[in-house]
Amino acid sequence: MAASAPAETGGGGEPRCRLYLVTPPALEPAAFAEQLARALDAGDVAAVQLRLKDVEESALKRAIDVLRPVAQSRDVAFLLNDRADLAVQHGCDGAHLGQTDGDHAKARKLLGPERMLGITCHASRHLAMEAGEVGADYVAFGAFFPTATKVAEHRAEPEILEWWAEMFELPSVAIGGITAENCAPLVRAGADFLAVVGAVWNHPEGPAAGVRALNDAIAAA
Ligand SMILES: Cc1ncc(COP(=O)(O)OP(=O)(O)O)c(N)n1
Ligand SMILES: Cc1ncsc1CCOP(=O)(O)O
Ligand SMILES: [Mg+2]
Repeated sequence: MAASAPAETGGGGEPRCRLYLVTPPALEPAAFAEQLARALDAGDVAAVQLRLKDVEESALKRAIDVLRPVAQSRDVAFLLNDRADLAVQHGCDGAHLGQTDGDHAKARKLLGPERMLGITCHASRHLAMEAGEVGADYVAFGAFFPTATKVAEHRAEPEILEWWAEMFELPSVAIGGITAENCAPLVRAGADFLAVVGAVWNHPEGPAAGVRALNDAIAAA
């Protein structure tokens, strides 16, 4: 996922783990665009996922059109949750699909080689290997911790990140209840990206402070 150079890197000059922001469950695009800009300007963020469930398609399209340039103008990848078709039609850098979000192979074709496909794999090695076979650009595991953002039916342990990193080159994303305080074991286990909602958007000192806290925690892990 493209983005500006992070402050801290692993031994080889490559960042060993980066932040992946997922939007809050409800937002007003114009007001949120300002919050998003402040968050992205606060530190290193590799990607933003627009995740709006249960909104009219017209509202979703408007949110894409308002928020996509905020991310892309900062060289941050902009992905759309659940909808590969709209991701293509509206110039997103990719789509994130769950296990019940349609045919992954069809989505891969639709997205083409230039756009990213991320796939939810819960806590399943089998689903992750299937995602790899279908051509996913990353596999997402979770939830690692209790989360107030989504009713998460699966619980993952850091060992799955370790196993994945040992076996495969394909990047992994960790998600679910991740905060600056609890993220270290996931970073050490080899997660390539930490996807967060609450830890940034509900940070008591605001989203910019949330990004800085996570950047610092990743660097210190
Ligand atoms: C990075 C990332 N990982 C997992 C999810 C969850 O996707 P899904 O299982 O389809 O659930 P919804 O987010 O659609 O409710 C995600 N969105 N992003
Ligand atoms: C979308 C999603 N998928 C699994 S947990 C989750 C929510 C993550 O949000 P938070 O970082 O607030 O726990
Ligand atoms: Mg989904």
